[in-house]
Amino acid sequence: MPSTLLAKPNINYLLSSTAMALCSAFCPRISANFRPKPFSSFPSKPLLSLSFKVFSSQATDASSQDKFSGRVGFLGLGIMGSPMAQNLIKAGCDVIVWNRTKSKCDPLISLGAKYRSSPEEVAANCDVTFAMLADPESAIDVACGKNGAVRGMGPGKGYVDISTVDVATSKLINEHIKARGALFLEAPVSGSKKPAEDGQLIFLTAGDRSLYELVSPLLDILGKSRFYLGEVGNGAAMKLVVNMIMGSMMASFSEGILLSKKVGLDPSVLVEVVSQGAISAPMYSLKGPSMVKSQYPTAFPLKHQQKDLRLALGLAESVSQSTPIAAAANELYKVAKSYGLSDEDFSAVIEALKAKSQDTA
Ligand SMILES: NC(=O)C1=CN([C@@H]2O[C@H](COP(=O)(O)OP(=O)(O)OC[C@H]3O[C@@H](n4cnc5c(N)ncnc54)[C@H](OP(=O)(O)O)[C@@H]3O)[C@@H](O)[C@H]2O)C=CC1
Ligand SMILES: O=CC(=O)O
Repeated sequence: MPSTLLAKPNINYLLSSTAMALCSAFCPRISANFRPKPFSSFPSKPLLSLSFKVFSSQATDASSQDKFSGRVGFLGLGIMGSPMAQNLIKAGCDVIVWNRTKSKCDPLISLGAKYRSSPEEVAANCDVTFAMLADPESAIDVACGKNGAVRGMGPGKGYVDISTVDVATSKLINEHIKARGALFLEAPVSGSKKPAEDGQLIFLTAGDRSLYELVSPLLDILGKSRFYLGEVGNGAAMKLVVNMIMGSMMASFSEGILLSKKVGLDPSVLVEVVSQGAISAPMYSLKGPSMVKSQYPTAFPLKHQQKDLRLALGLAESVSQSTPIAAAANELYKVAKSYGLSDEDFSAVIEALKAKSQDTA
């Protein structure tokens, strides 16, 4: 670990008094009325852990927590948003949810969340509102559209957009939030469904530093590390670069699996060999065995990976950076989408290559 990174021990205790102290740190103003919950209702993260949370050099511990009441809004309850909202509720936060498809709110309401019927109403009733939406269009619509969150914002409130969007979208939402006198933080995440469930996401934040510090205790419930990257747009750009690499890696891995099989090798052995060498990656070890069996249980939908490649190519274009590998990968994901694989996991991109081989056989 570079010396500029601070390692923060994740030390918790099973005693309810300490659990209460932890919750009061995360959700300050609700602590006055907070009664310790049974241990089983706290997050599934181990309470006494040998692991360390890593914070970037730019990070500071929350210094102005008492400015917010701890009422948290959550907009967008898809694959990622649902477990994230759930973890906030389980940590004792007072959460208000909204989702376009209302039925996805029901499990969270059962856990204690309140429901409001529009993003505007959520924002109006919360101090901090998180948004986890599919793409730039939905992020703009939910924030700036009719009954959008912006209309419920005002001085003393904060909006944290966790969706993966492009720089222009993030800046646009920032402008609308700022026009209401509120604070804005972009905070896209690296990490998929399981890290979201386990509170092990990596936050790539940028925007209002004071909001970053204020919501850091909440980010620490949801994630294992957080980076503060400066001005709005830097978080979006970092996320797109990371996902551009990821999309190309998956396309290349798919080619390797298929080539190994065609030359008579066992692709399962290839996955094992890769896992032991310098090119090993958790993604390959996690997805490889099911890809070999042509199974693609959705954690990160293929349509979102293609969206991220498209946006990353736009980012590269904006600075005249050549990205031929990512451009080729993007074409492959587009083919996969045309085969109806949009809602499968992005590892299903291998199916596009299988089909291409048949075309040329
Ligand atoms: N899944 C993953 O592994 C990761 C995803 N991400 C990013 O996080 C974001 C969310 O991903 P994920 O949860 O997987 O996606 P999902 O497709 O599961 O969820 C998308 C969410 O956006 C909502 N939505 C879509 N279109 C609209 C619209 N027009 N108006 C209002 N709401 C809308 C959906 O509502 P409804 O339920 O009504 O459809 C749903 O709540 C994306 O930007 C993705 O790229 C980032 C890291 C990992
Ligand atoms: O955006 C997807 C991820 O796994 O990170």
